[in-house]
Amino acid sequence: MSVGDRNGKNAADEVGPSTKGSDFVVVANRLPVDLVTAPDGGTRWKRSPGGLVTALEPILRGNKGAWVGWPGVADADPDPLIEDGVELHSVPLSAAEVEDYYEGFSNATLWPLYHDVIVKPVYDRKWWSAYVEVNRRFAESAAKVAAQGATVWIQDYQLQLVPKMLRMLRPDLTIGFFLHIPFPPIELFMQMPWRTEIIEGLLGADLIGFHLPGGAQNFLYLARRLAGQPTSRGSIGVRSKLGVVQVGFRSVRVGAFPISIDSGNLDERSKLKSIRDRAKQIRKDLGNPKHIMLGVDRLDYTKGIDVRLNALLELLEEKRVDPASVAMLQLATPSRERVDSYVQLRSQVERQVGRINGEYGEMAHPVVNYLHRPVPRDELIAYFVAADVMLVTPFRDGMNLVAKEYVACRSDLGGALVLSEFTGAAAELRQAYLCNPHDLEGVKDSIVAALEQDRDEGRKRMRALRRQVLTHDVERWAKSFLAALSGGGVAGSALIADDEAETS
Ligand SMILES: O=P(O)(O)OC[C@H]1O[C@H](O[C@H]2O[C@H](CO)[C@@H](O)[C@H](O)[C@H]2O)[C@H](O)[C@@H](O)[C@@H]1O
Ligand SMILES: Nc1ccn([C@@H]2O[C@H](COP(=O)(O)OP(=O)(O)O)[C@@H](O)[C@H]2O)c(=O)n1
Repeated sequence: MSVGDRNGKNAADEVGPSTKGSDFVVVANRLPVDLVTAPDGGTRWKRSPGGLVTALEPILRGNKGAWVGWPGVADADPDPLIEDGVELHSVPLSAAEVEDYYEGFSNATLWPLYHDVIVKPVYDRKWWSAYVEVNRRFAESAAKVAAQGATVWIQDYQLQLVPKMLRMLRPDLTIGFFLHIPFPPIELFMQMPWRTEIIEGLLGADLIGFHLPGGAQNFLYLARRLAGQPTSRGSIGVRSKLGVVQVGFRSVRVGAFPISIDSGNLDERSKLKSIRDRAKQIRKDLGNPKHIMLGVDRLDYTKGIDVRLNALLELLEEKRVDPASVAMLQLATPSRERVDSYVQLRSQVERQVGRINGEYGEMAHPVVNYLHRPVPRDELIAYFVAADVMLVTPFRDGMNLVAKEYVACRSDLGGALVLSEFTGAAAELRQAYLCNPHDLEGVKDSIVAALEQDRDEGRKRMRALRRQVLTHDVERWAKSFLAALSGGGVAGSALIADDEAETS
């Protein structure tokens, strides 16, 4: 999706959206582009942050469908517009809704609850009401945009009530839902005061997708226990064996579809001379250190940025790492900046960076180079190409596309990936230097192992990682989900009800 400097209203005037409706509709909290206000007061569109947009962008481009989402700022209601053949339909949110539905229920209740309660979720009844109301608005908008018998693919935790609401408005539609973040352990999900409403909301879909079989399995259990529906027995496979929940006459299928990236495209771009030259320049600008370490994240407490900085500090203190031989680059895209826990995290990370540089940096050569701003795509690829060690240390992450992007950019078979076991990506990237982010000594050992890896060992690992990432790209993810949604896939075995399940 191109993200030029075009003004939203002008772009909308170029071509009107189709009147008969779209056959393929994505519904996500955000549009793939955010409306931003330029210093001259005009507006322009800018690519939205995060992995969801990275993943869906190539699919929508290929399908010429429609995308329903929030334009990213309060009270903005731009006309529909067409970008790269994709119709973009805005769902406006008022300032109060941004506070209660997006910052509140989505990102201070659901986000921490689904990420292992790393910070304490807030259960606020006003936020829940806003969540219900905004989900209803998304459902109504999707119902208007979708053609008769269309396929509608709803994305993520912000919109878990939309499947049921949309089915009530438009029973003719085929409805898929995909959760991009982890689905939590049963004991944690049970904290949610509106747990039954959420499970029932999701059960409005024909297919519910998760990254990992574990999340799908948790959901099946809760569908039995909270919604009282019989479900299939037996394990769920990766793209291979679906579970079933029987909701009246409807069979709702449940499966695991690990998301990925446009790996071929990244592989190609990373080989461009301009990118290679830029990577060399980055190394030079950093003072030609022996090792460049890289972190690339939204500034989010789930990502474990603090863990890797703590690990680095201790390694420097223990003289296991020489400050003259390493440079760390930490990109931290601003995210959810008005939510308390994000405000606190920013202070904490910036304190840690200051401490490391204060104690171990030299004039004009800090140990940690920290950028709190988005970075252009090609610049990011050059960082991946330049980095000797990529640090991905989340406490919990649905997938983590950054880990896959790094691997896709290393056609030279150089570099090493330090990867938290608590990311979805770790289930596939087994040849990374896996670590437990709660075990600081373990993280330190993994970093040292990656820094000191033997060249041949590194090439062997990177070759295996690349085989996985290049053969399992985002197109495969989308195709496998959409094939299952349109009726493919292997169903689980006999259905069981809750009381049987407890004893089986
Ligand atoms: O829209 P924001 O509040 O700015 O947040 C950005 C996105 O973050 C999350 O991304 C997740 O999706 C990735 C792709 O599946 C996955 O790799 C990652 O582990 C998840 O954290 C969120 O799920 C999106 O809805 C947000 O748009
Ligand atoms: N400074 C940054 C950080 C991340 N990103 C991109 O944002 C996406 C992050 O996806 P992810 O799955 O790792 O994590 P979330 O931010 O979606 O939780 C990746 O495609 C990154 O390349 C970026 O473009 N610039």
